[in-house]
Amino acid sequence: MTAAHRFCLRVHEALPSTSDLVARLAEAGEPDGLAVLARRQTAGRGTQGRSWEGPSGNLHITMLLRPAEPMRHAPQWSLLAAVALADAVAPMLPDPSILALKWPNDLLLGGAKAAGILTEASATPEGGIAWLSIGIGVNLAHAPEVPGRRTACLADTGIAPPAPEAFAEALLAAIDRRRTERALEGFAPVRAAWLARGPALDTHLAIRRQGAEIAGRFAGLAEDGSLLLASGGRVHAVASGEVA
Ligand SMILES: Nc1ncnc2c1ncn2[C@@H]1O[C@H](COP(=O)(O)OP(=O)(O)OP(=O)(O)O)[C@@H](O)[C@H]1O
Ligand SMILES: O=C(O)CCCC[C@@H]1SC[C@@H]2NC(=O)N[C@@H]21
Repeated sequence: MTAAHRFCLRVHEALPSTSDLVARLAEAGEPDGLAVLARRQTAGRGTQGRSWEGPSGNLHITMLLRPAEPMRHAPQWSLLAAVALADAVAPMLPDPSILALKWPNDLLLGGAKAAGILTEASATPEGGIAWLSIGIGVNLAHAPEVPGRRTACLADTGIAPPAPEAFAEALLAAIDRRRTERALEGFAPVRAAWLARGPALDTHLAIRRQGAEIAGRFAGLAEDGSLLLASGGRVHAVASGEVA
């Protein structure tokens, strides 16, 4: 059975980057609810200007959203996408306990990176969100080799990997459910679901941010989704950056 969602899915055989196409369409006025999937990406982009390998058999999808909210809420949407991704992946795994989330929005299987999320946004002159794009790459069939990094894919867990379009349907339905939940109950349920799959409290973490590194012990997520890091007798809220 196909789970229901309100996205309009467009499928391309190959694209340089689904996020590049969505950004162009967003600037041209495309409404909320578009999802672009490419079976193969030839110039996929990761966070921090990195590249993202996009072989056929993996999922490459970007959603366009236009929430009427201030720009400071954009990080909540990244965490919402990570939680929805975990909602979609966990039921497929023989052992869902190998799934973990790395702040802000990587998905790990057995500690190795299996999916990444690239959130991009454009602001209105008043500081609102004009558009928000959520690009998600999931290693379904293949775990590309990345020097110095451990990568994983769903097929590594012993399951027949889902076809990208079938997985996209489950993912879009999960995003829709989390979006509705947030509209009704606020950000708290997403925050709780992220914490349930995130690092254990007190884990030592180092966060890289604008070339500098802040280290401390994981103290949870703030109400807005910022990472809380305890060090030197104080708790610091880190709004952006990445875990080293
Ligand atoms: N399909 C893919 N699956 C997993 N990782 C990928 C994939 N394609 C590219 N990568 C690479 O994975 C790396 C990102 O992984 P991660 O965020 O865990 O690294 P990092 O620890 O932040 O990076 P760094 O190497 O700078 O320390 C990038 O180097 C990215 O290019
Ligand atoms: O660095 C990361 O962890 C984020 C990776 C995001 C990859 C996805 S694949 C679909 C979309 N299009 C892109 O060019 N990037 C994102």
